[in-house]
Amino acid sequence: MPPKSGFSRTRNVDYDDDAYDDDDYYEGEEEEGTTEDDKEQMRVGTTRVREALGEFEAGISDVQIQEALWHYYYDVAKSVSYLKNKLGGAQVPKETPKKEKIVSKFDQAAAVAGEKAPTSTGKYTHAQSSIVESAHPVTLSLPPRPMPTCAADDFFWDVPWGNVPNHRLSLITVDPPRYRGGLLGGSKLAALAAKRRKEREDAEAAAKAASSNDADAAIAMLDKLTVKSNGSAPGLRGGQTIDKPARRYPARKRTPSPQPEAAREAPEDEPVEPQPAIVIESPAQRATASTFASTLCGASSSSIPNIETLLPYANLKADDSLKAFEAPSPDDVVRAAQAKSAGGITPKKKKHINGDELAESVEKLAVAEEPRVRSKNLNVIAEFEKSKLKRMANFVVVGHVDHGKSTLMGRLLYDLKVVDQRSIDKLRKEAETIGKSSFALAWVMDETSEERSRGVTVDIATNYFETEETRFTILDAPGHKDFIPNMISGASQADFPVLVIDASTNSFESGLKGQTKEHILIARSMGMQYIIVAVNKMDTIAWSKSRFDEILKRMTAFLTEASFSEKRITFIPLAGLTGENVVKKVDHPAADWYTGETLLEALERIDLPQRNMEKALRLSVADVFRGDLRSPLSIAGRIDSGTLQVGDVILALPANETAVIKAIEVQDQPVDWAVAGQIPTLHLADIDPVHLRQGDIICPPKAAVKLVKAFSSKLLAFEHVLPCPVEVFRSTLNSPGSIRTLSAKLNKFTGEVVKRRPRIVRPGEVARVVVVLERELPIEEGMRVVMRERGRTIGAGLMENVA
Ligand SMILES: Nc1nc2c(ncn2[C@@H]2O[C@H](COP(=O)(O)OP(=O)(O)OP(=O)(O)O)[C@@H](O)[C@H]2O)c(=O)[nH]1
Repeated sequence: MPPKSGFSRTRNVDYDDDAYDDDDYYEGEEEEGTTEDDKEQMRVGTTRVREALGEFEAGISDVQIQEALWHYYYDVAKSVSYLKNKLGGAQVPKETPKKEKIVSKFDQAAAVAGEKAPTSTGKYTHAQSSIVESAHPVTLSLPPRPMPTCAADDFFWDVPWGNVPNHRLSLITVDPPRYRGGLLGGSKLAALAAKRRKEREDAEAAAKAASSNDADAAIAMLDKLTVKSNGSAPGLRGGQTIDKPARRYPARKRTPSPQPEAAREAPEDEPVEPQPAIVIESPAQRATASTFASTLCGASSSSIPNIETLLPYANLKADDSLKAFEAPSPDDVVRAAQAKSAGGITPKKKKHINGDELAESVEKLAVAEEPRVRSKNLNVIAEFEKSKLKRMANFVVVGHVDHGKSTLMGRLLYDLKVVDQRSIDKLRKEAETIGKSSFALAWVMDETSEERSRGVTVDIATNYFETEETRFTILDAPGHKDFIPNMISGASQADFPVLVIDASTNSFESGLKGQTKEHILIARSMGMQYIIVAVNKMDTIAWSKSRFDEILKRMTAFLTEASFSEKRITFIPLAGLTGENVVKKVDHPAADWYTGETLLEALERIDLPQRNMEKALRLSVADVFRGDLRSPLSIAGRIDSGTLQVGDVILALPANETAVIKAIEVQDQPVDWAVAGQIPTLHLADIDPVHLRQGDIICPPKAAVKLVKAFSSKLLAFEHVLPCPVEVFRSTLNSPGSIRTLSAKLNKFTGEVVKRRPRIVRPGEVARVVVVLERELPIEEGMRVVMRERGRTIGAGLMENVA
């Protein structure tokens, strides 16, 4: 990593410095191939495999053995079996004489037994049982066996089961499946079920006997068939008609379902129903709620009898009386005893802390609030004048992708000794490793691993240098069209652009169709008036004057159309890669025709816009950082107007949240104040990071920028403009919106109305338009906006007033 000349604000990006070290490591390993250890293991393994292969060994080569060992990680056994199976069989097809299969003694015996009832199919059927009950004899299907050569009966004479008389032989039979009617869970459950069934039958019989008439019996029947309603609901009484149709299913309720028989008996103090009601019971299979469930579901105490006897803790009436942990726990008792025996030192008894005490102790724990940052109430403008600071210039490097922007800036910093030789050598080595040696200088600016591996700039990279008179801030913008919003962010902080154009054949032309023009328009729409055009890669066209002139002519035409004054445009032929005409004058015979200034000279000579220090503070946030503990939240951006100092309270828009400036840094140096034109980093306090975004405006709470949803603007058209939907950018802050009305066409130089209500505005023309936004944006008179339609910049606007 080259030593930084300043801070680099590539947001929240992790630098992947170790990536190359890793590459080196693997590279080294690859070159060496197998290690000494590997070689030794291979040698020993080969010998062992050969020994183990025995007769197969002859047809197998060392290479095959070693391949097997390598594959099986030197496992000799696996390698041997693999070689035998795969190679041994194929390579050593030794014809072994077919041996007579030796018939086992069991087979011989079985054959003898089967002799008594052989089947034609060779099946041996045990059919001679005299005690067969079942009609399911087991039939063993066996392959045909050779007939025994000896008498098995004789052979097995001494085996206890060998001389079983025939009438005692039996068959293995399989019982047909028979439903036993048992209960899952064993005989105990079955017995319990039987007992219950009997009780129920007895009860029914008793009820029947007790019932005096048929109606009661019918009601009893009905009881079992109907669904019980909630007890609290108006009861359905005998003789009453049911107005509403009964629910098909019981409604789900938080109240408990019917209580167990014992529990269902009404307590004494409850009024007894005058008449036996038609109690609609739940179906028999419905489980009664457990006491625990009843307690949870909030049943009235009356419906839960004897809860105190059922629950061990149920007799504890109120929370106040719960002193379950007041007595020492068994562990405490043991610990106390141990402590006593260890010298009578008892552990401190835990103090019971109630809520108030806890709150009090938490309050005591609270970290003392950081002392508020005090403002020194400096007269910043007077301080600035006293300081005799060098003039400050911020420039954005723009141009089509790969035209050489980063390389040119790398060269500038290198030639100015901002980056040392060692760092460049390191970058060159790293670039060579991934085959991008020509990008070494570009890597001075492109620091992220993504940018380096892809060879394109993604985000704005900031660096700075100073000459005798000026302190410069470089804002290197990405050239790729996908990163235009980042380019706009860079442009919003710049005083002027350095446009880089690749002079080589076809590149200039393709750049014109690409981002060269768009970048120019964006820079112009930001209010930039001066421009330096670096005609780059002149080495590739042998410093051709005619090519340079051609580019100069075409670009001048375009730039003046974009309303850059001709005398504020500077063209410089140069080569960023070789450094010719960057800091040092070109020393090439083919470039004799050029006697103008170098890039550095042009930078030093350029006129800078006037700084509005007297006006209210306006700072465009370009970056938001999360820093360390000391400064957890910081922002950076250019001060467009006004001043600021440590201790100032600022307002962030559009969030409309205030913050306090804890500390300020300008070009990495801590300072007490900053003025218009500088790009300070502000360390903030008293604001949540969610309220700050890139593109926000920072202003004093007392002179805040208004949030507007519609405004009238002077629009410089880059394309044909009609009333149409547009994306409105104020720096990187943007909102969808639309150009509602084309109010008038204006004279480009005097601003007089040329035509009212034009139907269309042509490229290069200026018109007054009314813009309506979908989201409010902080914009005020004099601020510049960029209007883009479907990815193309169609115009630049200067805000006139709120519509
Ligand atoms: N021959 C020659 N090649 C150059 C010169 N300047 C840049 N290049 C090459 O052009 C390629 C692109 O250079 P970069 O500096 O990455 O281009 P860029 O414009 O910064 O690219 P983005 O930031 O991605 O838009 C690299 O291979 C450079 O080596 C030059 O003066 N001469």
